[in-house]
Amino acid sequence: MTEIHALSALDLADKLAAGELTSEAVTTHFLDRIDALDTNYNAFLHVDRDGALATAREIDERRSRGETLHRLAGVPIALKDNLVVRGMPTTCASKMLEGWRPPYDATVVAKIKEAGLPILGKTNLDEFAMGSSTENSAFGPTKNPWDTTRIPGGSGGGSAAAVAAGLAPLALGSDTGGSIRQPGAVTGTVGVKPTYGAISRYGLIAMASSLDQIGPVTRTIADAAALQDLISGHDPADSTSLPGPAADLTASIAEGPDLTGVRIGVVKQLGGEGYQAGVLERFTETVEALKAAGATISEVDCPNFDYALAAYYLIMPAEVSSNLARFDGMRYGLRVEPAEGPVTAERVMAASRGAGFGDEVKRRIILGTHALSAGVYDAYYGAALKVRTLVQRDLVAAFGEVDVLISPTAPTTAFKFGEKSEDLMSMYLNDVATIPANLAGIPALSVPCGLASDDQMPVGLQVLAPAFEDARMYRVAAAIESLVDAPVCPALKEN
Ligand SMILES: NC(=O)C[C@H](N)C(=O)O
Repeated sequence: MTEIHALSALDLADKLAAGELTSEAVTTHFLDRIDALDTNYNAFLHVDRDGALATAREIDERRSRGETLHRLAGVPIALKDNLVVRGMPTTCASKMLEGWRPPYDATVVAKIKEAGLPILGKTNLDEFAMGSSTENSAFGPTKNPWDTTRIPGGSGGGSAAAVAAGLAPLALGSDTGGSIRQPGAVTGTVGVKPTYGAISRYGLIAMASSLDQIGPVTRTIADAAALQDLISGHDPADSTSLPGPAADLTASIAEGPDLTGVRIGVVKQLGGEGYQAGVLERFTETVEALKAAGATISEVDCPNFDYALAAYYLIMPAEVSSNLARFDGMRYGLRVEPAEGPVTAERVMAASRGAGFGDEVKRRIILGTHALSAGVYDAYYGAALKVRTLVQRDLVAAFGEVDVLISPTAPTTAFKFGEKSEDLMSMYLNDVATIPANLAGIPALSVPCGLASDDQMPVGLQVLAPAFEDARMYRVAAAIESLVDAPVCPALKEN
């Protein structure tokens, strides 16, 4: 039999349903694997052996009593450490929240508990989800299981590395500017940012609320669809949650991967200069395969995408500066009193924030505070909002011509540690292809499309669809998955 950790989540689910495996055995397998291998990767910040095994045993017992369970019941999952789980440490990879145990569950967590998925633990990220390499974690970087001298992407590098290395069959991430898709691309996993509002953000520690979205990290498109089906749906606790029932994504991909007559647009602005040759080669080859499979391919112009990154680096920090104001050393999290002088609220706040936040978080708070200040507000934040509208209009026009858009997910494969940490612009540019979807609120995902010819590291292909058309995006991605030889991470073969 294929090793448990190399099976997809749905294969595991089928074996649990058929009585070939117990959740206790599966969960123990993953926990033991984390114990044995995660010293190499640092994908997990917290492992909840007792909690995960308690859920697993409960599910096994309920199954043995003949109860009807959720399809994914008993299949373990890992959660990015910016999702709150009642009583479980939640740090956002920041010293600011070290030791904090939330008093409530995020809506997605409540759904996961209700469905009976054992929660293995919390995964590493760039501090407060700010970064593209997981190098900004206060608890050390996560390493890419394909090559531990390289980054696993970010901010959700921990979830992506855990799934790539078979330390968890499923994980959740959050995507503000690419934090699910870019780690997916560079670790050879599937990463999905659903339509804004499709998944409740209640209990996701906010980075930039108009951009943040929770989504699945998996090794197959079908697993991602099943997980998105589980966590989506209206939630009155999130004012931006979409009304009405969510589409059944699992059913929509079951129709089969047929590309005949599907109009696919290649975004002109996302490719070419600044993109690694080995990435472009793999992307172009996949486009040819799509054409051969019956899709109509055309180039689509999205001229305002050229300004998306600049707009993001005003809108996102502006929202960050507001959202992170709650970490004031008074209410929860780290409290540092000034070494000398009076202990006033302002001085405690300054000392706590100075000690608790890392450089990148401070940089963004300062940038955002400036962008929102009187005198420059219109020139910076106001202008960025206008660009956001123009990006949305580009997409409306594009989706008038084609059904989906595609691009490389990231301009490069996983880079080496330290390679971009001194050159912020090149770090930020790694999100150049993923940011437009967040600005527009549309769904986008990354599906593996092979290894780059120049460094043999995984390449991701991004599929973008109109808002609310997550099902269409999944159908096309399932077709791409069936055309491409999925790269298997060597770490997955390790026992
Ligand atoms: N949360 C994200 O999507 C992170 C993105 N790479 C950023 O640094 O803003």
